[in-house]
Amino acid sequence: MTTVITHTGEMNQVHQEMAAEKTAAPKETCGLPFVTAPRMTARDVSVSYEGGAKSAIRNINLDIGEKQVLAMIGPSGCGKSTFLRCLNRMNDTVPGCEVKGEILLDGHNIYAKEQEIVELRSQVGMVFQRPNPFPKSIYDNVAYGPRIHGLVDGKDELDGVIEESLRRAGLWAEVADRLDQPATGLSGGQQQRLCIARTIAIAPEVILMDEPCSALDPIATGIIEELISELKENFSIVMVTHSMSQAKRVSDRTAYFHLGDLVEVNETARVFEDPEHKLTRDYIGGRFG
Ligand SMILES: Nc1ncnc2c1ncn2[C@@H]1O[C@H](COP(=O)(O)OP(=O)(O)OP(=O)(O)O)[C@@H](O)[C@H]1O
Repeated sequence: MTTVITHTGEMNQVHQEMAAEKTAAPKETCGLPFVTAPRMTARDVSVSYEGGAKSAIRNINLDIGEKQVLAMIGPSGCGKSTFLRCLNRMNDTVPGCEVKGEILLDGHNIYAKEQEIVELRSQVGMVFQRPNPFPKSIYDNVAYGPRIHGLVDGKDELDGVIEESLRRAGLWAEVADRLDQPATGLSGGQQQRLCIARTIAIAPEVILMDEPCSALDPIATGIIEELISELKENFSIVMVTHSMSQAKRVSDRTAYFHLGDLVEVNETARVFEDPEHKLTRDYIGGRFG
């Protein structure tokens, strides 16, 4: 009797281990995590919260290509936003958050002691999930960055930067005659484009976007997606999205995260049409998430 129970227990364990092996994240990320001439590189990046008690992402190795859109997808809580926030040191402000590993921007370590945070944020801009315009005029929202970073010399130059930024964000025609009006009077989609204009006004190299369309209706979403495709002509973009169709439409590369591991990254078409890892296949096939 005892033998049978033990044997059954052993068989169960073997089956569990086999099942775990099939679904476990690979020791190395599948696909092509590295690109030639990357703008940013992440090597062995691990992040924990609560003073190390809670691991959020483990040993992430990933390149951000120049003038490309990288989409990060995966089930809720898998660490997409945590990784995104590492790229401009937003996690520095979270008490008990520890970031390990190395992240380089144009070959410079952004976690080096001498790195100025204000300078980094001007090189790596961020657009948040919910449009967050300042309670100021449309003009002053866009003028804020160039003013504090001392990027412009005089009113004429500032006016030029503001018009150019609003044009590139596809908003100029809608707001040109009311630049002195409060930004909070704009629609949600317009506010998000204003936040994008505010970000590009400081001429960053990389733009991080954390689910930039999740608070928008389908029409505003379409406008922002078109804008992202245009912006990549000048910027590198890293975007977290819960929408696989959005990742397919706008990104060049897609990274799939699962429970803190970067399981697979590759050209977007490859990830969606012929993923290497079972976890990626299951997620894009809608089997979990
Ligand atoms: N400030 C924090 N303190 C403690 N734990 C955190 C904190 N922020 C995130 N976490 C945890 O880290 C893990 C990764 O979270 P993260 O927000 O990066 O995931 P995500 O993939 O972006 O999720 P979602 O798609 O739901 O936004 C989760 O377990 C989350 O609970």
